[in-house]
Amino acid sequence: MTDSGKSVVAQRTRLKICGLTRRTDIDAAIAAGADAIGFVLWEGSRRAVTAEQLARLTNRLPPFVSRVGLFVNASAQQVEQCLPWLDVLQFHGDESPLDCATFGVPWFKALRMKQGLDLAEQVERYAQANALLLDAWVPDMPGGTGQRFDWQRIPAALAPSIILAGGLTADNVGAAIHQVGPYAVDVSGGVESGPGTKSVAAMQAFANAVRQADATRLPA
Ligand SMILES: O=C(O)c1ccccc1NCC(=O)[C@H](O)[C@H](O)COP(=O)(O)O
Repeated sequence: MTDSGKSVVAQRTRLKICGLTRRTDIDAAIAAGADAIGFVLWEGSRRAVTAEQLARLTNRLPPFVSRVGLFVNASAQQVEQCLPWLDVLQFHGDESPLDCATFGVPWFKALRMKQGLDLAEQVERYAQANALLLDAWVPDMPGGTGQRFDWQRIPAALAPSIILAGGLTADNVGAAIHQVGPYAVDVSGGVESGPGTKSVAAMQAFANAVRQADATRLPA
């Protein structure tokens, strides 16, 4: 129950599978139950795709799956050329709230949980975001690190609105869901057989672990 006495209905945990580069992997991610699929539009990533590849990869996808474009300090032109094939924008660089909001589509900001980060200040700064993604901090790696951060650093009041990322796997995502209770979980490296190459079995195992965690967390 909230302070206002309103009951808070725990929501099922949404799932984003990120860093997709092949149509076969996309189809498998959707079949596994991904609510969102992520494409890295930053050429410094081993999972990078171009706008032209994004157009081909997202051609005639089934409905009800959000297409997320990931950017790191991209120019407005670089983002705009991808908009026809995206539903949500994810920013991993030094983008200001105005930079993020300027495109008029839903967006979320990645906050890398460096020691000493003033999380409350960042939450206030990006208050207009549709969500915040909390990720590990690794020098010179804006995302996709395969590293966890201490989930206990996430304030309980913030947890139901965040997307939890960083080093998640089928083996630890259940504990993450039970400990944090995030709105969504986001995975890239933990479901790969190689850089940018997803494992169908690993995606299925990860999605099953999310459902299993919810089954033991949510009211029947
Ligand atoms: O995945 C990347 O290579 C990447 C590169 C630059 C910016 C963001 C990137 N990924 C963002 C994501 O949303 C990842 O899914 C997230 O960082 C978690 O990655 P992982 O720890 O490998 O699960």
